[in-house]
Amino acid sequence: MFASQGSDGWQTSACKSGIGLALCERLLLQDDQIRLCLACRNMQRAEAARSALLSSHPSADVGIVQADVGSIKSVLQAAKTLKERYKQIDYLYLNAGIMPNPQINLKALVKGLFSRNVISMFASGEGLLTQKDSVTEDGLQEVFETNVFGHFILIKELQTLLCHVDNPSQLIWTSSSNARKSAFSLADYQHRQGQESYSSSKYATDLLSVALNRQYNKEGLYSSVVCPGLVMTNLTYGILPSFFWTLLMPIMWLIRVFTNSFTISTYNGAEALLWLFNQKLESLDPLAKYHSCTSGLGRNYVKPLRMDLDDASSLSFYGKILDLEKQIRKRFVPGNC
Ligand SMILES: NC(=O)C1=CN([C@@H]2O[C@H](COP(=O)(O)OP(=O)(O)OC[C@H]3O[C@@H](n4cnc5c(N)ncnc54)[C@H](OP(=O)(O)O)[C@@H]3O)[C@@H](O)[C@H]2O)C=CC1
Ligand SMILES: CC(C)CCC[C@@H](C)[C@H]1CC[C@H]2C3=C(CC[C@]12C)[C@@]1(C)CCC(=O)[C@@H](C)[C@@H]1CC3
Repeated sequence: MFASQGSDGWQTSACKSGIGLALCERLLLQDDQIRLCLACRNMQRAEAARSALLSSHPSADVGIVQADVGSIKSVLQAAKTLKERYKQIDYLYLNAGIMPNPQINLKALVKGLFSRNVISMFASGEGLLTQKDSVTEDGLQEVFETNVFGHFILIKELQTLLCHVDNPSQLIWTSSSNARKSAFSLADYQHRQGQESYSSSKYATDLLSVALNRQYNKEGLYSSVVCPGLVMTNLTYGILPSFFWTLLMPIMWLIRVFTNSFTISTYNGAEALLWLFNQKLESLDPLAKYHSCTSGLGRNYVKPLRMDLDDASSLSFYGKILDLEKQIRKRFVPGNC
């Protein structure tokens, strides 16, 4: 999902369910004069989300655009449409993300329950999940293309709408506390080999955000990463069926007392995304991940935590992703590299 503010008003682009939709609702609750644009792969669902937002905020300006971040062709087309439609984008929320075929490692879960790291295990899901990734029509790993590279190409395509020194814009990546250095390898940054493509892609997001700040702050573009916490959405219903999560709810409320990262509802999960919208860009820490948290008593707040990365590795990854961009552009825009 994407968000921005246009020179002729606020403009946001988001998705049709989950944390993205909750963010749109919260943004409109705060200011229904904001201009939103929802970028979604499925136009029927986009229309449904737009109708839902307009039913509670009839005077809102909510646009939609077709964009599948798992397809370079679709991203290029979406960027073209957006450039025809808007003069400036102020907030771009990069929300779309997938975790295909997740499997729970029950052995690690049981072992973790009796370890000293039980709280951090629940907060990050570290070592508890594996995924089965696939290759897209573009020849890229699906999780990498959807969670990272498709967004990156969109940013590059929208550079003229995003980079304004006098009126800076913001990129907001939906990362995760599941992002893990040990799941990521520079030599295999698409994660072709392993079974933790989600962790790897979210770590790649963190690296990329740091590099984008180094690259674009002087041009008036700032990048931040958030973790919405554990939220009940289609993504988590892919891990366990919704009725199972409902049965687990009393245990989850109990765990929330200890971690504050079980935000559970999409409203709570959107806390850090909304908070970032209201901050002065220059005051943000490029090396922090902003976590949505909910206390045992249900109070929402935002906790910035330093990310487990450094400038050198973020720049090395940036170099790799620029090389990949060149290769892809050669294929999609012959004569342009
Ligand atoms: N739920 C959680 O506990 C957590 C979620 N996150 C992250 O939050 C983000 C939102 O996820 P969440 O709301 O939970 O899950 P949902 O599955 O509800 O939302 C994911 C959104 O991404 C969209 N999407 C997926 N693939 C593509 C694509 N190829 N092109 C365009 N849009 C796409 C989906 O669209 P469609 O409706 O068409 O499928 C959907 O709107 C993700 O990046 C996720 O990794 C991070 C930490 C925790
Ligand atoms: C709550 C229970 C009694 C048992 C549930 C066990 C696991 C299925 C969950 C425990 C921590 C969860 C978790 C995630 C998925 C489900 C768990 C592993 C995420 C990895 C989901 C996606 C994210 O981005 C992370 C922020 C989540 C971290 C916690």
